[in-house]
Amino acid sequence: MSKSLSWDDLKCDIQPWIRTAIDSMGFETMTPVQASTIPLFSGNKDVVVESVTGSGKTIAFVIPILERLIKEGANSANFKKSHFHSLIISPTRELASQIHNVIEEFLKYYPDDLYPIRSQLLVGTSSSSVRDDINNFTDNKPQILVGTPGRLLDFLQKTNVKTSSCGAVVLDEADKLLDLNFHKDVETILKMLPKQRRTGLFSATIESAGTQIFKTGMRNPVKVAVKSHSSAPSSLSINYIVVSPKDKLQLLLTLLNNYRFKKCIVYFPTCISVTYFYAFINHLKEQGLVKDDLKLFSLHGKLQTGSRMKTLDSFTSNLTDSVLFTTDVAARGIDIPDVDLVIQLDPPTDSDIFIHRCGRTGRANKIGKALVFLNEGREEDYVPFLEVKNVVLEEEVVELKPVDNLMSKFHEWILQDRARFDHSVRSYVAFMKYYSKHTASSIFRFQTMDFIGIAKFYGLLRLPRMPEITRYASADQIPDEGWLVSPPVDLDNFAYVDKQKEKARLQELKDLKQLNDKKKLKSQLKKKNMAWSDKTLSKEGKAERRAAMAVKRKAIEEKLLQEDGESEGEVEQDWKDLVRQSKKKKHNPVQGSFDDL
Ligand SMILES: Nc1ncnc2c1ncn2[C@@H]1O[C@H](COP(=O)(O)OP(=O)(O)OP(=O)(O)O)[C@@H](O)[C@H]1O
Repeated sequence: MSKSLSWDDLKCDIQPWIRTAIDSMGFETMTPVQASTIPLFSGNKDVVVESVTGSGKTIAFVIPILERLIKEGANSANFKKSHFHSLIISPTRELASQIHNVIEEFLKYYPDDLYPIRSQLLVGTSSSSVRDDINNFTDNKPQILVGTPGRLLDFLQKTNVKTSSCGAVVLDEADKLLDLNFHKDVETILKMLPKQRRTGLFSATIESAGTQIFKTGMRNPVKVAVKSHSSAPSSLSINYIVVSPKDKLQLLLTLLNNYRFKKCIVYFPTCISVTYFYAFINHLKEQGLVKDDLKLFSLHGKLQTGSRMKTLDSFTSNLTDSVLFTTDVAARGIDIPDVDLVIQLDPPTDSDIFIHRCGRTGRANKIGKALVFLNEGREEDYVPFLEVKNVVLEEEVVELKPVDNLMSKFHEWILQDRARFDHSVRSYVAFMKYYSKHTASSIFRFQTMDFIGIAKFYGLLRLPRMPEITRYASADQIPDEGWLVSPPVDLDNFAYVDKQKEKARLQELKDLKQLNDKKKLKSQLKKKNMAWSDKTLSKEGKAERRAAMAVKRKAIEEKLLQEDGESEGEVEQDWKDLVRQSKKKKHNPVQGSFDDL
């Protein structure tokens, strides 16, 4: 018989005001993860909790935090000055803010006549400094701190903050917090806390944290794994659509215009691609080519915190159909109850993120649908790959309802402002970098990517001059001088709308023209990426390089002979190894020559 999920049957007592809060929020029954975790974490146990997305993990740690705080007397006037009781760490500002809001929601039901319980949000923003945080902390005396690792660390290292009374710490999205990006800060924070504290780790994909979880200082933790046969909730259906890369934009527009949804999240691979496509699709909307009542939002990690929070709030509260264009900054934890469609233009570089992205819909037993586009060719292998991870995808066939002359509309729009041309190239190059980072590299093979099809999806006018393209795309695919439009664009007369930028560009152009020295011209062209290729210069360059290599080789050979007195054959072997190694290094796809994401 299945365990009762009535709150009355919870295996521990909870404060009456917390029960009132639960009832007022309309949570009629517990979710399985709450039923299992609340008694353990409110008691004396450390917990490692894994349960599918949208299954109510937040409340499964918020209630125990509040219970412990009261039990340990942190809600009393005697609680020591400059101390706090609980710490909740989250990987993103949005998620930290969301958790803080949940705590605040509970605290609305806390009796007024008792010593107040307060929580403080600690995330990096341009509008408030760590000093401001310290002032708030000193003035308001919060017992609960919620924040992101970097800001929390800065805060906790200040002498005005005492960590020795901390009784509980939660790592939400723990596998993320223990990965390479965060683990140093997180471990430093954990080391600052008393050993006697309770620790809770929560995630839908905690297994990925592996042995890292032992570095969190837990004592005999209890593992709570609430999993069905699938790694995704049963209310969520996940489908894939096989598409040729050049048709991806048409497919996205077909879905946005014809699919029924209330709120949709579209995941793009990089920040720059969010900015770029958000601008273009808004332009199409102005032209009447995207549903009129559809409201578009954009959110990524390079925007200021204030604007990120505002966007998320507006998207959440918007009453008409809406779409959020975003990156993985909004992949984990974000809880927007009305999201009923998630679209991934490309699978994420890590399959755990796939589960988190899909999990923005189909939450708390609501029906949701997640769609992922797979480039035709070898990406279909992602389906059986995910099956091994208990994620089952069904194919969906969507008939394109093409926007007429979309490509020429795209190009016309880009040609209105050179800044858009820059964005198109940067988005494309950033995508290359992204693609080369796929952990499932046998499926997402950089070498076999459809470089031209993807360039068309990004609306490129001309292929950027990248060694990776010449190396991996077959020569007959690459159009003359890399141009994807005919006739080619006169780049010298392609202006920025921004007056300052244009002035600077014209000046640069003038300076460039004045450079008569061949060598200077050559390096300048390389840097500016002005020409697809300058065959004469490159031939000469090659000959020069070959001569220089011959001299170098001779010098190395002579040196090795002198030093070791070895036979010529062995020296030649050494030399060949050196060359092989350097070739190997050169052939690593996508090296650091790209703009950062
Ligand atoms: N007992 C409950 N009954 C009904 N709804 C609930 C209950 N507990 C939580 N919820 C709702 O379920 C939704 C998802 O909860 P929450 O964000 O905590 O999920 P999660 O497990 O942390 O998901 P993720 O892994 O994506 O972070 C929220 O909107 C929350 O209000």
